[in-house]
Amino acid sequence: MRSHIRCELTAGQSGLTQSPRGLGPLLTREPCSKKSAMSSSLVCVQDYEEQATKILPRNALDYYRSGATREITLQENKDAIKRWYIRPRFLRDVSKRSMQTTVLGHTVNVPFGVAPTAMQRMATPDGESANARAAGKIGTVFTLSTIATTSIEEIASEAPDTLRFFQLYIYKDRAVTASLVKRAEAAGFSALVLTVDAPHFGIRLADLRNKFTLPPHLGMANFQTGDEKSNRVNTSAGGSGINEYVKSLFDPSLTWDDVAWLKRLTHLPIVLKGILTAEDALLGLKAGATGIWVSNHGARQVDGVPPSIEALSEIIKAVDGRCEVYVDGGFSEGTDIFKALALGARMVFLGRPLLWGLACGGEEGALNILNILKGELDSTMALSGCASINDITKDMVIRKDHYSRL
Ligand SMILES: Cc1cc2nc3c(=O)[nH]c(=O)nc-3n(C[C@H](O)[C@H](O)[C@H](O)COP(=O)(O)O)c2cc1C
Ligand SMILES: CCCCCCC(=O)C(=O)O
Repeated sequence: MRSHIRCELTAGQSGLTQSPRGLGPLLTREPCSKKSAMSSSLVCVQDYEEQATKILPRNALDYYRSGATREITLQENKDAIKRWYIRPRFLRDVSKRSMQTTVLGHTVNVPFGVAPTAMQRMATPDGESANARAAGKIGTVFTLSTIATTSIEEIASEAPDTLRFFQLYIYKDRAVTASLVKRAEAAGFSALVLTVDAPHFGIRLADLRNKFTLPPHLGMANFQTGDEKSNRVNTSAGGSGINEYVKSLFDPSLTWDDVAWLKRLTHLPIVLKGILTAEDALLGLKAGATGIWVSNHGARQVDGVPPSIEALSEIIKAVDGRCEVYVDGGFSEGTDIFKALALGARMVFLGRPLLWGLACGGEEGALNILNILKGELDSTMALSGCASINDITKDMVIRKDHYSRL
C-alpha cells in the first residue's frame, strides 16, 4: 500500500508542511514507528477541516470548500441537521451493537459511504485510490466521480475489494458516455449513480476569482491524456475552467427519456443523485431507478434550495419503501448520521469530510475520518438505546420547533 505521508525526523519543525512539489501536505514531525501526530491530535471532522484549510493550496481549497453564490444553502445544510434533536431511550440493552446494513443488496459495516467528489489528486498524490482503499478497509461503498483524477480501471486495480459505485455525467457525445458505462461494468463497479442536478454548472465565486484550472500535472483520468477537451480543465474565457468544461461537454438537454436510455444500456442498478422533490423522486421510480440519492450537490449548484435533511422526509414519504433512499449534504458527525437514519435514509454519504482527511493524511487521513464517524455513530447508538440500525426509528428524532409548541 502506498502512503503519501513521508516520515522525517526534522527537529524543531512543527507538524504539517506543504510538499515541495505542491502536491499535498507532508507530515514532518513524527517518526514512522510512532502513530502519527495527526491521528492523535485531529479527533473530529472539524479538526481535519481546520487543518486542511491551513495546508491546501488556495485553488484546491476554494474548489473543495465552495458552495454556490452566497453559500446560504451551504450553511443551511449544517444548521438544518442541528435543528433536529435526538430523543434517547434507555434501559434497552446496548451491550452488543452492530452498524451493519445493506446497500443495493451488498452488506456494509457502516450505514455511511463516500460520495463522489471530483479531482481528489489535488488533495493527495494518491487521490481517489487512497479514498477507495480507506472505504474498503472500513467496509463501505466508495463512489468514483466521472471527473476523477484516477481512472475507472486504476480504481478497480487499486481497490479491488472495495464496493464501488460509478458516478456518471452524461456527455453530449453519447458514445463517450456509453464507453464510460461499459468500462465501469467491465471493471466490476456495482451501480451507476446518475447525477441529475448538473445540466449547467453552479456559480462558485471563489473559482471564478481564482480562474480555476487543474494543476498541470493532473488530468481527468477517465479520458485520454492529450484529449485537451475532455482530459483537461483550462480557462480560455478567463473565468472558471470548470464552468467552461461543463458548458462545452455536458448535455444540458437531458430529460427522463435519457434515464430510460441509460437503463437500456446497462445491467447495473441506477441510482439518481441530486433529487430534492417528491415529484422527481416519483418520476425516478417510474423511470426504473433502484435508488434515490437526496442531495443538493453539497450546496454547489443553486443557492436557496432546501437543505438535504429537510428534503429527505418529503422524499421518504413519496417513495414509501419502493426503493432505497440515500442522503448527503453537511453531515460531519455521528449524531448527524443518526438523525438521517432515523428520518428514513438507508445510507448517508459524505463528500468534503473525506477531502479534508485526504489533504491531511492521504489514505490514513481518509480512514481516520471514517473511523471517527464510526466511533461517533456507535457512541450515539449506545447512548440512545439502539443496538442495531433497525432500532434507529423515526420517533428517535424531533424537530427543535416541537419544543416551542409544547
Ligand atoms: C469538491 C467537490 C466535488 C464534487 N464533485 C462531484 C462530482 O464529480 N459528481 C457529483 O455527482 N457530485 C459531486 N460533488 C457533490 C458530492 O457528491 C456530494 O453531493 C456533496 O459533497 C455532499 O456534501 P458534503 O460535501 O457536505 O458532504 C462534489 C462535491 C464537492 C465538495
Ligand atoms: C471540470 C468539471 C467538473 C464538474 C464536476 C465536479 C462537480 O460536480 C463539482 O461539484 O465540482
